[in-house]
Amino acid sequence: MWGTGERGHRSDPPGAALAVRDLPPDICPSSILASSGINMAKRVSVLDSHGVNKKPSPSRVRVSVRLRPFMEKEEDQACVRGLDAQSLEIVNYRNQLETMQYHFDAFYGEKATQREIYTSSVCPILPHLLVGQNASVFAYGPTGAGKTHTMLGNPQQPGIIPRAVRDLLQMTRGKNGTPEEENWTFTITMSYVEIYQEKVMDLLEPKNKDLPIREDKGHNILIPGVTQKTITTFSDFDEHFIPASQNRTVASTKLNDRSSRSHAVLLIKVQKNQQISPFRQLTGKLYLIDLAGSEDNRRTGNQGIRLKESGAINSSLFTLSKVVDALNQGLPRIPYRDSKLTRLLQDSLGGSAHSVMIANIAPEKHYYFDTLTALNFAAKSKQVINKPFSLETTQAPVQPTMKRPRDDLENLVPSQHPKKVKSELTEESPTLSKEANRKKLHIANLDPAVVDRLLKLDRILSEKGKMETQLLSTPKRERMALLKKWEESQMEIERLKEKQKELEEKAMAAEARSDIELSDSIVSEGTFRVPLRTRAKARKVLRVQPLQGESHGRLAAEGELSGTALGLNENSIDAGIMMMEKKTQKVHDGDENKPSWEMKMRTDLLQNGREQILNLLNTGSIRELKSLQKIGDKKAKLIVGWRELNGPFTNVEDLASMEGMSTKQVDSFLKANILCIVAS
Ligand SMILES: Nc1ncnc2c1ncn2[C@@H]1O[C@H](COP(=O)(O)OP(=O)(O)OP(=O)(O)O)[C@@H](O)[C@H]1O
Repeated sequence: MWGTGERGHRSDPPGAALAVRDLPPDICPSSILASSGINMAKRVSVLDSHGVNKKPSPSRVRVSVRLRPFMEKEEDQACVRGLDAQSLEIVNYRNQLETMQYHFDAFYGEKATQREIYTSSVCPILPHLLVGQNASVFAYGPTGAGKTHTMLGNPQQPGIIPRAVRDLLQMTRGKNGTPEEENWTFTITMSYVEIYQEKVMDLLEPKNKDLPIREDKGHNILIPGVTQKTITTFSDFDEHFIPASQNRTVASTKLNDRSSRSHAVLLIKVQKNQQISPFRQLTGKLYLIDLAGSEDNRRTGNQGIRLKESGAINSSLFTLSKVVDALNQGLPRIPYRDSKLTRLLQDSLGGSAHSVMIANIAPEKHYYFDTLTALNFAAKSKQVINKPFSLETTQAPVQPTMKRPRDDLENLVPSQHPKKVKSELTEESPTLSKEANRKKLHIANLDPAVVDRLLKLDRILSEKGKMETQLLSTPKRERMALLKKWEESQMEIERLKEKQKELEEKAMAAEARSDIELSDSIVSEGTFRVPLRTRAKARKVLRVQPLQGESHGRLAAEGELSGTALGLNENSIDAGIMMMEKKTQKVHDGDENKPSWEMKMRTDLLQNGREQILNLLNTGSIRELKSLQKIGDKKAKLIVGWRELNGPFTNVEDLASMEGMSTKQVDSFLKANILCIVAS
């Protein structure tokens, strides 16, 4: 056994205050550290310790080991010591003349500072979040070895969590100003859960107990119903995180005064939205995980509830080790689902994340076997290969969308499924003119607003019974015919625009004339009353709305496709204007919050539709829910999960409190379904 370096000290309870604001910013290296190293322990003679093989491997779990300072008096009884910045050795308990050497991506000795660990092991993975990739950092090790200290720290020595959050906030703030990020905005949200006795508890909202863990089609792991808080400053984070940390289950054991009795998982989501077409959206998730410590209950003296907790902790850590083994052996079945912890870590281990594991170990002799187990586990984890990818979707633009039933506009957007869109939309048609083919070839690059219009047209045609099939899933000939019609309607829109311009000019001329008359009347009557009233009247005629948007969509939806067929002339445009004015009037009567499409509907139809939808939401099976517009397998499952957790929906708008459903999406869901009910 060896002597130690400096003596450690017990510090303030973690989470008391994070005080990271006052620190100088950390310097994040620009790229991930060079990869290296063999994975398993190498048995060497104490007299003959050599270097180790180096083999580069791009996306594996990066493993660092941190040795905490001595906390107890037996300073001369250390069983482990560092060799260099990446290696350490531990006494071989079978033969005191031998040591076992381990090599990792980084080794931090007793004197290593929180800052050092953060800047070299964690900072390099943060930039991946800004390009829609996932990352995770987890602290592993026996109880009392310093996991919470590493992840959370204390006000004097803040750990990885406060430093990473502060830097992410700073990185996204800085980015908005740079020319290449000019048209992007960033949103950062946080969720914080603990896994206590195989139950996922929401630390931000303790009444959310035993939340489900789900996987979406893209293999992203989600916790439906978990609280998400948007944070824009570090104070926002503090405000949510500190009380939530106090909700975490800790208890005093023989080995640690404040032992974590659960795995704590902080999720920071970085969402990057493009403000201009094609409205790309990138989402990167950062998991910061403080695992509960493995416990040898002969030493902890745990009994009763502590023993039960310890059983759950050890069993989930055992599953974690089975998962790592299965990944390393390339087994077809990886037992992620055998524990909540591994299920949650699924996209961090062997999944899509850039992962960093910090194995915390203690130097004291009586930790020997715990240390050995932790080192062997850490060495195994180093062989796990992750496959990082960017999660990118495209948002529909601000206009309300009318999607084709059972289809998702996202699936039509080139950036997400370029191959699919290409094969669907770019075939040459011998039956169309070169010009039409040229236009058609460009559909893959169309603005989502145009795709939206195509879908509207699609719906109008199918509603009118002019065709059986629909635009974006039809055989080639029908598609060509539809595209031709679409082009014709585009030309008609152009003609109508011209007409509109003419009308505006006429109206302006009329207003100019009336202005002259008005000034005459001011002079003659000596009062402003009459002229003001007259002016208001003249303005009314001037409120001509762009035909391409609201009025055209509405008039077309009322049954006519082309401009000629619409029979639009000056009078009908005037009639349209009058109708719009009526509508404006209605808005002023107190319906400001209603979306415009609702105001166009009869109240009884609307009410009836809402009731039907609500009923299905509250009683429908997954299959029945999937019959709703815009509800696929994933959303149907989320709805069932939400129901189980929160009871029945009180109104359709409650859907917005589900993971992945914005108010805008709920509105569009409601609209699609009500229109469908009305049409049926
Ligand atoms: N590097 C360090 N420097 C100074 N003190 C440390 C260090 N690492 C840990 N400690 C102290 O050791 C004690 C135990 O650490 P900590 O609570 O972080 O362990 P843990 O691994 O999280 O334990 P558990 O699994 O039981 O929760 C704490 O008082 C902590 O402040």
